[in-house]
Amino acid sequence: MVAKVFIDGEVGTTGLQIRERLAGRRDIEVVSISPDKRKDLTERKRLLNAADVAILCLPDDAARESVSLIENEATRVIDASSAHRVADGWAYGFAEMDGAQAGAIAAARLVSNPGCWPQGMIATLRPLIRAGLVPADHPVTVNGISGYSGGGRAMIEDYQSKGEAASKFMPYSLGFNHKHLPEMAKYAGLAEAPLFQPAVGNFAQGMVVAVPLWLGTLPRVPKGADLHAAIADHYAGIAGGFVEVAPFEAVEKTPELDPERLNDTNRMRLHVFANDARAQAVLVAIYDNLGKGASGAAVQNLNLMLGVDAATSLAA
Ligand SMILES: NC(=O)C1=CN([C@@H]2O[C@H](COP(=O)(O)OP(=O)(O)OC[C@H]3O[C@@H](n4cnc5c(N)ncnc54)[C@H](OP(=O)(O)O)[C@@H]3O)[C@@H](O)[C@H]2O)C=CC1
Ligand SMILES: CC(=O)N[C@@H](CCC(=O)OP(=O)(O)O)C(=O)O
Repeated sequence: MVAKVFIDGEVGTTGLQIRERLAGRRDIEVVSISPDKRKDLTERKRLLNAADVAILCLPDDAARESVSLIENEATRVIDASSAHRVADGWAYGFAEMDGAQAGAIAAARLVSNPGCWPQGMIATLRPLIRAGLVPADHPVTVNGISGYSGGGRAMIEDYQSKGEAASKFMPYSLGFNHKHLPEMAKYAGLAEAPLFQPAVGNFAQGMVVAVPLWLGTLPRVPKGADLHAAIADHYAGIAGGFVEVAPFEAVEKTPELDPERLNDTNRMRLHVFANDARAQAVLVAIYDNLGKGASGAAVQNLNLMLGVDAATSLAA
């Protein structure tokens, strides 16, 4: 069977990349909206209801509107926006977060694609909380840097118009109320939202997310190797996943942590750095905000929902 896929918001940053990733797929027909009608409610409603899977690559309000337009109960939805990330009735589209999550996504009608920042934080911290190494009420800090495509078309145009004059490193969300906080707390398994302080850099795509930990404030004061073992064990148990764990090396020498390293892939690479004598560690995730952080994850989830085998989904 050829699945009909409609990407609402197909000319935006995320939508375009999904289209590119689906090009050449013979099991999928991407149904396009005519450019002059891409914000026309009647036409969007028609295409949403005619789709086997609708992928929403829209601002939050427009994504909510799309969902309200769907009357066909056979239409399944992947929402790339942050409108439904912690909503009841939606499966969270981070397939590697638990052994059962890929199955939950495969069976779901409504899937919320994860936020780009939350995925790296959840990927590193959740296994430690589940293993009891970090308590759920631990005060957590998250920081990192993202390419400017994370801000969508408007931020891309802004950075590209400034060129070399654009800020190389611009901290933001300094009111500490980023829209990702509820999602981070819920899926990492934290009782309270973390202190999240991101930055954007003058490069198009790719990101590094870091979670520093004072090991002396944790129960039983774990060693860096204990943190690494818990994270590595978790991902070793996830078949067909796209999250990999770098070997643990408690060394002074810093490896190359280039945010652009995994661009144009759906991979995420996790590192644990530690100095046991100082009882300090940092968990790091590297991935493409438009890959595993958005479009790659959306295609991975689409493959799961369509029951496409792991070999094909590896091309996500
Ligand atoms: N960029 C990223 O790294 C990530 C993005 N996301 C999320 O994915 C969603 C899309 O983001 P992104 O692709 O970056 O954003 P863009 O701004 O690049 O694209 C959004 C697209 O939606 C269109 N649009 C806006 N309103 C409507 C409407 N009412 N009906 C139809 N189309 C509409 C826009 O058109 P126009 O420009 O003409 O208004 C634009 O083409 C957002 O919710 C974002 O938060 C999630 C993870 C990462
Ligand atoms: C660099 C930048 O501005 N990034 C965006 C997040 C990217 C994104 O679109 O977030 P979602 O995954 O939740 O949709 C931000 O911090 O708001």
